[in-house]
Amino acid sequence: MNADEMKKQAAWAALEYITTDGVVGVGTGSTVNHFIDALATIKHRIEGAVSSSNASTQRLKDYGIEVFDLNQVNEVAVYVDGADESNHALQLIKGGGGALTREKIIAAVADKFVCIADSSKLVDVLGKFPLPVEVIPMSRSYVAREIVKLGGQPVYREGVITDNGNVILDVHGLDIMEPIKLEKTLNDIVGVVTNGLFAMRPADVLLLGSENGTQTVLASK
Ligand SMILES: O=C[C@H](O)[C@H](O)[C@H](O)COP(=O)(O)O
Repeated sequence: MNADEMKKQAAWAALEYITTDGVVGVGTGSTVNHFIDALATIKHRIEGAVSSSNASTQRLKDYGIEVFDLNQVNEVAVYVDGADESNHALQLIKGGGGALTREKIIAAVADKFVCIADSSKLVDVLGKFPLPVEVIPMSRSYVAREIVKLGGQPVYREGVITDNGNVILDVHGLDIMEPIKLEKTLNDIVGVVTNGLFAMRPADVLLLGSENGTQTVLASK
């Protein structure tokens, strides 16, 4: 079974968590694309979706699923999204696809965050995957210098503009032994919009597609 088949398996398993008829939070990426395909099969019993990217919005609309502005919505019972890495506390690195800021906003609003991924994404310590940081374009060099002071090696993701009109620095080599502390430290640099560490708001459940079926992982402290 290849990674995409494992992603698909996890994505379809997430349907089980769509138990209300309200608005579903929808993330971004190749795993979420499978989830949107799955969600389309039950679209008659949900009110619609809120989306973390223009790409997901388009895919949802192509299926005829209504996409709401988050400001029009009072409650998001469940948010389903992928990840680039997860540790066993379900703290994540996200943003490989550049959608981290909107993803973090919907994750903050949602009652339950269901993360879907293939089994390669579960790691003991976060940080092999370079940490994406979304920055206001004019602050790029300043933020990069500040990140170097923290011990990271920022690499400008050339040619990428986020849905919010910003740019991304992918940070290699950071020590992520204390994810919450690092998430706050990076957010404190002027010019940073947000960073791809989801440690203050980790996932509530991780559905991992694997050779042996989908495993449900709950956070270990
Ligand atoms: O910005 C992108 C998101 O954080 C994705 O959820 C993450 O990169 C995982 O993507 P994929 O499902 O394609 O592996």
